[in-house]
Amino acid sequence: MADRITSWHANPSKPKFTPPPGAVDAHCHVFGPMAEFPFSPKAKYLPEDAGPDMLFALRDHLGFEKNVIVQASCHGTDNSATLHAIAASEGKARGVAVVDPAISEDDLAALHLGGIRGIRFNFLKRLVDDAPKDKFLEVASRLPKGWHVVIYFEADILEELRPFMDAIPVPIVVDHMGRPDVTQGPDGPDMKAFRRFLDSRDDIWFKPTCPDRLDAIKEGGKGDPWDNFAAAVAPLVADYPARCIWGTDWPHPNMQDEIPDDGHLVDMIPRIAPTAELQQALLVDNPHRLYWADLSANSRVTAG
Ligand SMILES: O=C(O)/C=C(\CC(=O)C(=O)O)C(=O)O
Repeated sequence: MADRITSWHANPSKPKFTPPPGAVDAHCHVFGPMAEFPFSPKAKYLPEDAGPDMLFALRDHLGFEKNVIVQASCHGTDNSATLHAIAASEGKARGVAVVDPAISEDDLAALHLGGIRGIRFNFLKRLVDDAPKDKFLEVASRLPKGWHVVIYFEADILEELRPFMDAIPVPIVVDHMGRPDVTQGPDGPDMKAFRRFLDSRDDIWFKPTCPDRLDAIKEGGKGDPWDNFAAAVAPLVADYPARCIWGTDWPHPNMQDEIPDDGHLVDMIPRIAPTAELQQALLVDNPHRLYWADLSANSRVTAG
């Protein structure tokens, strides 16, 4: 395995935008620390340590109150580092796990107790060796009450994944909107296909996140301040305000060649969610519905 990589900004700026009280950074990760939580032998990248202390310091610096920690592929299906970070957060973090689809009911219940509220299916070939759809559907059918599935895919396989995603029996949250080509603009084929998908069910959510990835110079985009991203994504947030959640994506796995300034990422929020109502939905109400719902109530998690 190659040298360990650093993909995050050493000194992120203070954002100009102030998130509302209760704001959640609903897409971020932890790496290790490796001495305590070794990376998977199948990991496709080997990062430097980016543990909970660093994540919570960034949370405070950016003006957020809570985190949703998504298990990164470099930790495989061993969720110990994510669970450790959630436990260290004193109730201010919940998580999304990656599991072996053969996981037992008892182990799923233990993840629930540890603050996990969903599982992630990753379809990016550069990150995982295989993504068995039949096994994913089987485990999705026996998740604890109130859980959802997070799916990470690229726009070119959206149609191919439709029969699989249509069969998922719980709410779906799509990472980074399924990585549309934002240089096509708000009415380009990728955004149109994604809107058709959103319109097919009322319980599909999305993350209007990662301008740094989707509008990267190395991908043919404009780079910071990511104007293509703002233009393509703002109409989507305006049209589906009850179905989106936002996150930094810190520590930005694999972005070492174009490391984003987290303060600038936060300053994208008012460009894609320009009103106080949209910001409240995106940053507070929506992530709380998904991750801090009262599951004792007789409720199913649906987008409004
Ligand atoms: O975390 C992200 O949002 C994106 C990633 C990394 C990742 O998903 C993982 O390692 O599991 C990527 O595109 O390299």
